[in-house]
Amino acid sequence: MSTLFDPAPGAPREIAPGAVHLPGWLDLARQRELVQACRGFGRGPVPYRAAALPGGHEMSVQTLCLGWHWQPYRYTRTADDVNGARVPELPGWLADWGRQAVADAYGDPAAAAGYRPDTALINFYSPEARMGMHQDKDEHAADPVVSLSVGDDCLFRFGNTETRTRPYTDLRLRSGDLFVFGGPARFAYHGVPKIHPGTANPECGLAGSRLNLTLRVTGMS
Ligand SMILES: O=C(O)CCC(=O)C(=O)O
Ligand SMILES: [Fe+2]
Repeated sequence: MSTLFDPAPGAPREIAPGAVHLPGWLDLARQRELVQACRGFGRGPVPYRAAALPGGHEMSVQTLCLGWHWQPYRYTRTADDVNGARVPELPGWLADWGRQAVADAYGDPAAAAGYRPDTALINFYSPEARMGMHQDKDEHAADPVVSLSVGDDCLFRFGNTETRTRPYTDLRLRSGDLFVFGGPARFAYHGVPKIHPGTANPECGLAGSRLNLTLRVTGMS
């Protein structure tokens, strides 16, 4: 049963063709489950780290990868910019969540059945952390990206495939929200200009930060 503190999921909203926001897709129990799992992944073999950009600046988010290790701007099996260890496999339950997410976002269970994510990027945002406008384009496949958020709300900016500037849509991603972008939106620029500190329901299992996990298909073997 949903309560004031665990509201029923909101109606899906199409932000752009192929980009769908499903508010409250994860209930509080699942949010806690995800937080716990992500804490566990951080115990190794590869820890969370701020990835270094080619210019030398470090990203403000702390990132850990499953399945394939991402560093700006490529995927490898081993975390060569961290400790050289091989990253763990993507757990089957996360791939299952991904298939369900695609089914719910597009209302097309048959298409979703073929969704086989093979990597997850997990980002922890402190209150000051941000992510500049970028495309997720290091994958060699055009399957949708599935994004799950837990913890503090953020301002999420979803733009277009041509430029990192307008036109874009600003929306608030809250704890438990799902955002899926595929089809014509798959290579749209997007970013996180702001975290809203202290907005999380403590029952989500995360206080003082925001967790975002994206599932992707790398198209690599
Ligand atoms: O934190 C988010 O909501 C977006 C994360 C993202 O764009 C990425 O990891 O590539
Ligand atoms: Fe991204």
